[in-house]
Amino acid sequence: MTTIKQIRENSPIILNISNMVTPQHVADAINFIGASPIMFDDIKEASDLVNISNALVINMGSSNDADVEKSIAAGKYANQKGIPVVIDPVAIGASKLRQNNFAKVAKEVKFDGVRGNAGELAFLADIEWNAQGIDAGNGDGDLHQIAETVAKKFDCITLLSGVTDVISDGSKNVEVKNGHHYFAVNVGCGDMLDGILGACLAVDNSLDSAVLASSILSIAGEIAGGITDNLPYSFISTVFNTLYQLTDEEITEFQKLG
Ligand SMILES: Nc1ncnc2c1ncn2[C@@H]1O[C@H](COP(=O)(O)OP(=O)(O)O)[C@@H](O)[C@H]1O
Ligand SMILES: Cc1ncsc1CCOP(=O)(O)O
Ligand SMILES: [Mg+2]
Repeated sequence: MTTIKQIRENSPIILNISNMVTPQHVADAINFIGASPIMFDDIKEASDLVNISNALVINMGSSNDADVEKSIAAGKYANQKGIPVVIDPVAIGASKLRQNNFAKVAKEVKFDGVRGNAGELAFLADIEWNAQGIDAGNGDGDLHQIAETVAKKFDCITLLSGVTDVISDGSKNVEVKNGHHYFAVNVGCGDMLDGILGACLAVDNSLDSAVLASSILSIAGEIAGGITDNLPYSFISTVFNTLYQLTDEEITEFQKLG
């Protein structure tokens, strides 16, 4: 069983190809749980940076041609080195460009983890859903079927986030029922989860580690929600403080699996 203590002991380096909106949130989330984030812009660095890293996280939230090239270069080095690659197909249903960019990366790079909300993963699963830009939107598709289909399609672990997170390796599904409604109000929480997933898979590339990633953020939110003034901006700063202090004992105490 992977633990947050292992993350702090190993302090894995998580290499990120970020979107233009949330890199600070992502770097903080990774650092506050005890891993070590690094972001980069220039493709010429890809090989050196993969060489020092323990996982690669690709967020496609504002992806352009240069990002796609960078993602393919870093992703191929990561595959060769054998470190986990996590991808987030942010708002993939919203434009043809996002769909083409994702397809270009998926053609060249093997993913270990795909992390997205129900709208994004339903698109990849080819299941009907009304996504709402970067947000999950509404649909009546079966979340287990969506997570499972994407896991099988890319032969990877999927982490479908929402009120309940569903984690799947294509044959086994686990639900994490923790969380807080203010996650949905703050922009960047899904991206933070991408980084946390990278850190957990870096320690151990397994379904259990993805369940830990989901639990870490959802439980930090549940604890934070209990100790703030019940306003969304203070909630998110308390989430960061809680991530810094979160223990495996608290995870065991709060975790609601299904
Ligand atoms: N309404 C909600 N209630 C509880 N937890 C939520 C809710 N919405 C999102 N979360 C949590 O917020 C985090 C980010 O997920 P999500 O908002 O689905 O990602 P994204 O920002 O990519 O849409 C996850 O840990 C998820 O469990
Ligand atoms: C607003 C926005 N636009 C492009 S990426 C992005 C951030 C998405 O972050 P998250 O999906 O984690 O809320
Ligand atoms: Mg998102």
